[in-house]
Amino acid sequence: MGEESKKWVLTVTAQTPTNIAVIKYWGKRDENLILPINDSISVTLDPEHLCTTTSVAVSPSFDQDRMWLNGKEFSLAGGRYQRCLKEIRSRACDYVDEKKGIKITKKEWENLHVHIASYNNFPTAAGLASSAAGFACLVFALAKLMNVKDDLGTLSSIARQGSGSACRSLYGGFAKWIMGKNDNGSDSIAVQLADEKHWDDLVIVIAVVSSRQKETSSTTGMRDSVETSMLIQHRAKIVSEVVPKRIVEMEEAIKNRDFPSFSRLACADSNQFHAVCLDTLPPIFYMNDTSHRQALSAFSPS
Ligand SMILES: Nc1ncnc2c1ncn2[C@@H]1O[C@H](COP(=O)(O)OP(=O)(O)OP(=O)(O)O)[C@@H](O)[C@H]1O
Ligand SMILES: C[C@@](O)(CCOP(=O)(O)OP(=O)(O)O)CC(=O)O
Repeated sequence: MGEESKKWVLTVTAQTPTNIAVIKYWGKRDENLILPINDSISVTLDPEHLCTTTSVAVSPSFDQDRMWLNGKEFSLAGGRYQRCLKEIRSRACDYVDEKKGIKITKKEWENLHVHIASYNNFPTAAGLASSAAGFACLVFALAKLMNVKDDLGTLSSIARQGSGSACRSLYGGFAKWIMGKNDNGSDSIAVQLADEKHWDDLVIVIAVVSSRQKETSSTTGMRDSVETSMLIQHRAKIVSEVVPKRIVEMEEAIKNRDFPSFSRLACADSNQFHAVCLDTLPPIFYMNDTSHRQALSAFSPS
């Protein structure tokens, strides 16, 4: 390849908000494909608040895939990043920019390397779903760069393989991650329940009570819960009807903008998630004294 042809760089930037689960995902039935043991529902925040901004660039002069997270080089060696890159590359389509004289065939994408720079405007790995915004943004930006034509459902199943909760962040408004039944994960995708305009007087307040990195990551925590908690079995089992029933009720509450039912279900589900964490060996404590006080005051307004 001549030096001239090595000079071009193509860049795409995307911004993706984080999402807060109101019916929680906690527990996997397949760790590699990231397949959950129950459906979940979330609200996606407005992009101007908690969000990730990711730029992805491709150039023939790049000799390896590299990533920078919040300004520091970050290894892409982990299986989750490799799976997302592989899935997107396998769906890349021919790209032509006549003006710049750039032509990339489907086959050529396989041998081109990418550079990724990502920033979270909120604490990373602190319990505010940075992995959700991060992987959703990465997958969306890579798909745009590589001219992937698949729909958002397919992109959600790729983002899911980066971090489960990420599949829901590809949609604004309210999203549901359908757990699916297939062993290969093909039916484990997210769908939009209602768009961001549907309930525009619903205000979400995020109070950051600690920016410290969590002591137990979600991945490790939910693995321990699946292995040791009896309560998680009760929560997720179809026969127990705890989560399956709440999913139906929550969809109804969102559809009808029924705040009393919405808040009752979200609080009950969050409390049960924290109860599962306590029921795990070793126990996991995601709430601190401040968050306990906040939770109590929500139930006793002065
Ligand atoms: N912008 C980003 N781009 C790509 N990956 C990211 C980004 N931000 C975070 N991550 C990945 O997500 C990991 C943090 O995920 P983790 O689930 O532990 O925390 P969290 O998502 O912030 O909290 P929680 O899942 O409890 O809401 C980081 O270590 C990194 O691997
Ligand atoms: C409590 C949660 O926020 C857990 C999120 O877990 P992750 O999606 O971060 O876990 P991995 O799939 O292992 O990456 C609940 C939720 O978002 O539904």
